Amino acid sequence: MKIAALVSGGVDSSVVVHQLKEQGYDPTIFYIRIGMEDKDGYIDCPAEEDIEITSYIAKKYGCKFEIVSLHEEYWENVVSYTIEAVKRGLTPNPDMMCNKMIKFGCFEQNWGHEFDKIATGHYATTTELNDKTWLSTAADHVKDQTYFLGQINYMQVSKLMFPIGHLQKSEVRAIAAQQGLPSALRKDSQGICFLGKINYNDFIGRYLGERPGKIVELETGKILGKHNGYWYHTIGQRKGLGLSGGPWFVIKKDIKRNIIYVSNGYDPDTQYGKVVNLAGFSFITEDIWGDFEGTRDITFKVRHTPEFTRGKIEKIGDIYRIQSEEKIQGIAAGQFGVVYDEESRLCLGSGVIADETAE
Ligand SMILES: Nc1ncnc2c1ncn2[C@@H]1O[C@H](COP(=O)(O)OP(=O)(O)OP(=O)(O)O)[C@@H](O)[C@H]1O
Repeated sequence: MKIAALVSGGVDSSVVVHQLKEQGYDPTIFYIRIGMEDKDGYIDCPAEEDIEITSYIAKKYGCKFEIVSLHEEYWENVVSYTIEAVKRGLTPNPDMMCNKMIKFGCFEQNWGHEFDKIATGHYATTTELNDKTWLSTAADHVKDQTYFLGQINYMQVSKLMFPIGHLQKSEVRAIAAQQGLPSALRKDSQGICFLGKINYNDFIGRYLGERPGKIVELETGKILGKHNGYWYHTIGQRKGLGLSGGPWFVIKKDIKRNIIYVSNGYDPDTQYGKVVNLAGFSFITEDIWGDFEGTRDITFKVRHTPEFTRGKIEKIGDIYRIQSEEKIQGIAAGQFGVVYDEESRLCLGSGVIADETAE
């Protein structure tokens, strides 16, 4: 079997190579350049150290190694999506878009199609059920990364391999240490790769500039201060509002009037909700419900968290509506809602949290 292993130089994907070799495979290693260092030299993804480590891993295990570039594709698919979403007042998820469009999209079209499988260091597993492949959760429920994979399609999931998905993170680190891999002690990456070392606000500022507006207390309508543009603020955000007498939380944004609404207190009720409307829902493997009346029991996530929340899902026209059992904090339009079966074992699919304020 021909396997392409996507290796970033981090501990997880380094151990992927070890695991594959142990299983008797001879993967070709690919490092993808996806930072933005060629755009005016502004956004700098720290690629060189990663490449050095990946190259060391390739040598150690005697694997073919290719460095490929998807800079432009990354810009067109992920960065522009991020800027567009933020401009519309939404909360984007660049990492999910990167998996769907870059790692398993453009990579497949350019190089992956020559291989039988693509292996990554994601904490996830696949399950064969009813002659089909299903994305399923990792043995390490805290590290589980299926949330970030919730947008992939059937073609993609049936080609993927997650050689460390059945291990705990501590076991992965132990293997790396035992094998003397240089990545053993590296810190986990923090996502949003293209930002590299630059500050998120600088990045947004560069593309969207400033548009000063009011910060208003939701409950009283009192003007509390000024912000530099609604795109600098996200629902659920607590830090960086520059208001005294806090904590303050961003609860709502009025894009048309450029107003940020905030609530005060350590745990204001206004930051919670129980209903999540998902638009453009797509199933990864298959639509297991079809058109249905009433509700189905599920678990779900509205962001990458260790916990799965229980809820019921119903279909209302094109919208899938989740009624959560527990109140959930910071339901932000634009983020993805990822839906799992009742046991939080199979990842079924995802949709975008709808903007309730849009007309
Ligand atoms: N630049 C890259 N080139 C090739 N593959 C990559 C790259 N970045 C990430 N990947 C792949 O995607 C997986 C998940 O990426 P993520 O950014 O979540 O890294 P991570 O969880 O810190 O894993 P790692 O420790 O391998 O970096 C990685 O394990 C690797 O297989």
